[in-house]
Amino acid sequence: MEQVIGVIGGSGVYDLSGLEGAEWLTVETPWGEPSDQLLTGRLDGLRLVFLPRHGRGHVHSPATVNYRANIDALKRLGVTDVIAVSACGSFREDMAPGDFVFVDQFIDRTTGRASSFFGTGCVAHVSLAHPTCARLSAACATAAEAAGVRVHRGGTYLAMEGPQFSTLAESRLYREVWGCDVIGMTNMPEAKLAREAELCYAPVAMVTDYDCWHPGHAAVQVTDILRVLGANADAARRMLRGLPARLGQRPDPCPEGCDRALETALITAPDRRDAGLLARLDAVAGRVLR
Ligand SMILES: CSC[C@H]1O[C@H](OP(=O)(O)O)[C@H](O)[C@@H]1O
Ligand SMILES: Nc1ncnc2[nH]cnc12
Repeated sequence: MEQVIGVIGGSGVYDLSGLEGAEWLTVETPWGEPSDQLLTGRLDGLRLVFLPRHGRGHVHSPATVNYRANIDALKRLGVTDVIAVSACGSFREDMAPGDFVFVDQFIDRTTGRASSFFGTGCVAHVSLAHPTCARLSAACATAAEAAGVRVHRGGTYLAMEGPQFSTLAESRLYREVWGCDVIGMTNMPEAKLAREAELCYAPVAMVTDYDCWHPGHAAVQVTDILRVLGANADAARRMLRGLPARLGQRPDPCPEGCDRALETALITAPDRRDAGLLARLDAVAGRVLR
């Protein structure tokens, strides 16, 4: 299968210049509208599909991003590997603004977001023990280092509901009791849905602030984040430009098992499956349902 890289751009990353044959495409999905059109093109021969998570102009809030439509649209365009670029707050002194954290674990504190493609009429339980793709993440981390970024391989991302930032008590709980490393508002349910769609998923958490726990820094505000975001976005673009050389041939199947996640997950008896839901699942799960 041809390797196709999907890049989800977070806050501050709304476009990707330098793609050969660049074209913005409108993609319809059975889950509603994705955040925006998707930009397709090639980077040194590698096929790439870019989607700004909040839409161009940042119109969707973390709770109203249509994560299911976004993942479905990427899958529909043939994406095999998703790189999720996000701004985040840091709970660690040594994970400083400008650093990239290659997150490998999550604690999900989001509420009320549609977090599964499955449900009544077709039930599936995928494993999330290792919610990211170590192979894809390592390639991104190496490309980021080569781009001059300070990199942390591994880290736990607390996904909060937002849109308000955390209270001091929450920030201390996540940092001191739960041992989280970074915080953001969007990687869940995105990571869960990517796993259900059998996509490799590598989060790139770009630190913009110390949230509100750090005695030496004022509590985070959007204006502070925006000040750091520009440089982080430039570094993310440099990382992506170096990626084709570092990815090599995609092993088929992925040694991490991401592209076979549904093979052990379906539980609804074939004769009890709902035809309407099966039709909606065609792009993300057709491989195992057809
Ligand atoms: C702009 S401050 C808060 C906002 O930034 C992060 O977005 P993303 O993860 O898409 O880069 C954070 O999760 C919040 O949505
Ligand atoms: N401190 C923070 N909390 C939640 N989301 C963020 N995105 C960037 N910084 C953040």
